[in-house]
Amino acid sequence: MNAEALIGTVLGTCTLQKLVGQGGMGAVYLAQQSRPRRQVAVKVLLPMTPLSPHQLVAFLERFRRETDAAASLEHPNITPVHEYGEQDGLAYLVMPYVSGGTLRDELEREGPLPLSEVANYLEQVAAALDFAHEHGVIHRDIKPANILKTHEGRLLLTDFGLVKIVAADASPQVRLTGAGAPVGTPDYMAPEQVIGEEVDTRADLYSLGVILYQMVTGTTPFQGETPMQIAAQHLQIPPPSPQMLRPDLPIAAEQVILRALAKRPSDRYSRAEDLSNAFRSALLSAGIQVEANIIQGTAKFKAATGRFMTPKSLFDPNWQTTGASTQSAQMPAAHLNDGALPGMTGGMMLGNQGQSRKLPTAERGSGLLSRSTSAMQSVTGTASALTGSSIPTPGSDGPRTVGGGLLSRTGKFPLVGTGSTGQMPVMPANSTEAPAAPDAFSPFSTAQPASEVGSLGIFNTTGEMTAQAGSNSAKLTGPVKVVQMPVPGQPGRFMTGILPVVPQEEALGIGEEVSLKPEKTKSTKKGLRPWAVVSLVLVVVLIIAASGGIFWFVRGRGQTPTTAGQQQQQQATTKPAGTPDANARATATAQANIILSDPLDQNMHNWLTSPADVYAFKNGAYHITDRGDNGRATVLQANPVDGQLGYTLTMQEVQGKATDTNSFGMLFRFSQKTQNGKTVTTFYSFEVVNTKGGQYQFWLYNDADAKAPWKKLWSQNFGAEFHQGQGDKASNTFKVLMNGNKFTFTVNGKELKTVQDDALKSGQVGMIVNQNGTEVAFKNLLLTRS
Ligand SMILES: Nc1ncnc2c1ncn2[C@@H]1O[C@H](COP(=O)(O)OP(=O)(O)OP(=O)(O)O)[C@@H](O)[C@H]1O
Repeated sequence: MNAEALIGTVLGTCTLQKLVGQGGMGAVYLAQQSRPRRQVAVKVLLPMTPLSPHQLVAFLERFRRETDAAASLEHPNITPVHEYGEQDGLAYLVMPYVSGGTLRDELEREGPLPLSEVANYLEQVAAALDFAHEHGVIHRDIKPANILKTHEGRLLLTDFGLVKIVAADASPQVRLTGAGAPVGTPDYMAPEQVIGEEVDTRADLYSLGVILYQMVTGTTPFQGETPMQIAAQHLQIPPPSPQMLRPDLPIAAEQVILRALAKRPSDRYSRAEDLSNAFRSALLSAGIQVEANIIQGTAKFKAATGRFMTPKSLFDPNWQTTGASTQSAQMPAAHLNDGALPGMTGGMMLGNQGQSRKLPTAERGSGLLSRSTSAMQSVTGTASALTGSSIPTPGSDGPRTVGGGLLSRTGKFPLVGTGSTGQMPVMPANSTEAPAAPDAFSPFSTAQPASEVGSLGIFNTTGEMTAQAGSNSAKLTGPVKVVQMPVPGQPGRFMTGILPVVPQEEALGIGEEVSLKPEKTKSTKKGLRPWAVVSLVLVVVLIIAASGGIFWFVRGRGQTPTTAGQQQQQQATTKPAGTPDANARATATAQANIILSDPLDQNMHNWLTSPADVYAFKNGAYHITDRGDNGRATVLQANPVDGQLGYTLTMQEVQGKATDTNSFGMLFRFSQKTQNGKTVTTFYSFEVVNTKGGQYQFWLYNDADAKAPWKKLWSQNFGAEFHQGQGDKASNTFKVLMNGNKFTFTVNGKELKTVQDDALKSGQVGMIVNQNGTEVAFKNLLLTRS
């Protein structure tokens, strides 16, 4: 339907005057109502798909039923429905015209909001939701675009039940990818909605959790190029730590957000008020001022207001005689606010490094972060700008002068680039298939102890994967992995999920055996030691990671239950030590301090993938191959982690000559600063020279000293703990525990040495490979608190 064409149309008592906006479910018009005379907003609903006469009847029946329920909701934070009706097959609703825009507009404009404001908004929307739920109405499409804002700052939840009316005939797949704008943006969709399961109030609470996440961080938790990519992440991947994106967010508040975003509905808050109260308490206990009048705003509204309006149906036999009472009870938008809310104070920008630098256009990623809001873009631009300003990019000449960039120990500059290709980990970019679950593996029905699923791992299966139109179930019509993963905050409990197999991986050779032939040649040539370092970009993603049969899972730091409910839940799952649950719980506890886990089997963290013959995900690992003795390196695109940090990484040389320049290892405390107009790059590296009788080496790099940027801090010959050479048996897991100025090095579980150095206090982690032709497979990157 051409929405503009309806201008001038008279629907009931309203003449459509101007198109205000159009979404996936309909168009909104500014309209003049004749009885009572006033300006209103009229929403004309549009079914997702063309309807047969029979479907039209069902659609209108749904419309009456759902709108009747929604219109009966009278709450200060719910947009009233003045009237609704149907005419010439068009179903429409009449609402107050609210001129303050939507929360989406505000978030786009402001980015992250002040925390006290977040608490205030959360409380208002929570009050509306609980009220609706208590009256048996589920919203199903909670998102900032459906939260109107009055000029005085009052939030009004709108569009109750519309998704059910408009998209009932459409499968989740059609809803997300069908003709026209998608209905039910996946950004805010609960996992159970993603796969088309029947939803209850807890789906709304999840969506509220996503809004909370966005108000706090400026971005929704999951980004992707297609709706399916985002949907799949809701299903599978824990949200990135909000605290990493918003450093002033108290950990307890992060815990609240993460609980709201639990994949399994039973792990979420059961009432929105519990969520808003927990969030407010977390702020207050961290000393963050949440003004009483703000917090009490909704209660004040509640007390001060009676019936806002009397929603009447055109099908209501009393309609014609109740116009006067309806009119008197209707409240124009401007009256919907009692002025209790303060004005906006503006957004908070994240990321403080290099904000003034500009990211070269060619390096700006368009994938993972392309949907980001301002805060994210700010950080992305900032981080990549560092590279753009000081480090050469692949295929470019790059800086060639001392002080302008990174200098190898042999005087050569490395080839570097940014990891801004934006590849998505879960679904192919052009996928239109819905993530789906086989009947036997409902993603939310399983709570098995580890022993019952054997080792945690991936169960490959094949089949068909598609969503079934008009049904709540889905069938597999493509290859998927059925995965078991621990439930955050629920030690010993696991859920089953579906992870589509990524065709791109197949193209890259998934399942192929890595040829790991021991290299016998030994060269004594003193070689080049070039280095490379990439940008730092803010994307810390807490991921469920699967590799080598081990599942890592990531949670916010500190797993202390933050609410009585959580404590009870934990107590409820407590079993005597030695039981499978206890063992699983012990494992979970050990992992509780995980800050970030990346199995490096897929590009979850926007790692560099260009040039493809240098940086590539294949065979379940991230491969870096040095070409032309340039040395290659990359750093994790994440905020530096302050305080004690354990960095663990598994490395396996795939090919390379056994010379003393054949080295690879870990970078840490990498940073760049501008000093006297020059960019100074600093970092530590812990490397191995992978030769027979080779060495571990610990280096400090600081190119402020142009003549001697490299300083060796420690070296030690391999012991029996090191698996020298190449191949499956030459896989080594290194750990560096950074505690202030102390660095403790552990290889394959054997602690080697603690070395002290005061030079660098913080920075990024990464990995490096040196020597032409050396290819190293990196796996299982893990950042922990200890
Ligand atoms: N009662 C209202 N008063 C004033 N403007 C409104 C009102 N309701 C909606 N709008 C405006 O109309 C725009 C379109 O709303 P609509 O609900 O059709 O789409 P949406 O919410 O953006 O997307 P979707 O349909 O997918 O939910 C909104 O973004 C909002 O700016």
